[in-house]
Amino acid sequence: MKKNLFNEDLKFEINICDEKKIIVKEDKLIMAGPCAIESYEQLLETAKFVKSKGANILRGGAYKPRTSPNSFQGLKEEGLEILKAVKKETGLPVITELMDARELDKLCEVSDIIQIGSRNMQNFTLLTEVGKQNKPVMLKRGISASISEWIGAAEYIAVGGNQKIIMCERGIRTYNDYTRNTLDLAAVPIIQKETGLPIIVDPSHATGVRYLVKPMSIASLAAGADGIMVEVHPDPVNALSDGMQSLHFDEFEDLMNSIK
Ligand SMILES: O=C[C@H](O)[C@H](O)COP(=O)(O)O
Ligand SMILES: C=C(OP(=O)(O)O)C(=O)O
Repeated sequence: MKKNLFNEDLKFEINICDEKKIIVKEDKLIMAGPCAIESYEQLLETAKFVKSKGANILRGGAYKPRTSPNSFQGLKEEGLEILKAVKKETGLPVITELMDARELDKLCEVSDIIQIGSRNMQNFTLLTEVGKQNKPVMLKRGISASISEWIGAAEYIAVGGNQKIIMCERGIRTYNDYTRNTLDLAAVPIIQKETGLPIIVDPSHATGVRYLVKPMSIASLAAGADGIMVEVHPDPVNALSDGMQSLHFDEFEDLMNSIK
């Protein structure tokens, strides 16, 4: 018996600029792109490539939550402009992270899905604001969040009227020292059973290690995930963030071939 706000198998559409709509729950969501938007050329090259291999949503951070204030913080508004231009050029719908409610209007003009990152999973003010929008929200699991806390965060969005929520399992912190986080795959069927919400997996942040992204993507889809979010970069070694977990183009192609 569910003890939360969600009682149906939630299905909704994501508008694509110039192509067919994605029906969330029917189509597999393949979100791919760089961790951070670094330049128009970098994003366009990546977008064209991932689209040609079957990605249906482009990811890219304009506002970056970083552990250190000395790390690259994202191109911010300029990043949103680049995202808008690349979306127009490629026809791919886009997802980007909202870190501050003051950026909501600007971000909503461009982004087809609002990403709430793990660090803000329990930022209740932010959750309440996105709950007032008529736009899909992807809610990443907090770094140390229990499943109950994560569902509670989703309810904060839903009580405002927005039930277009995609959950994203991105690994949680444990004592394991071989991966950046520990991928909790049981969360996939649990979220589906308890909420009926779609759930995707981010194997890039869950592992932090490039060679683990493919096996964990396959495992996520085998566990029933509604999609994956994968970081891809034209030159991961020189990426301004998360290079170690970003796939080279040929690795993304190999991954897509293996999940077809
Ligand atoms: O995807 C992005 C995050 O901004 C990134 O993983 C943060 O990494 P950091 O905490 O090492 O800066
Ligand atoms: C910051 C990100 O991930 P997370 O919130 O899972 O750390 C991201 O996907 O850009």
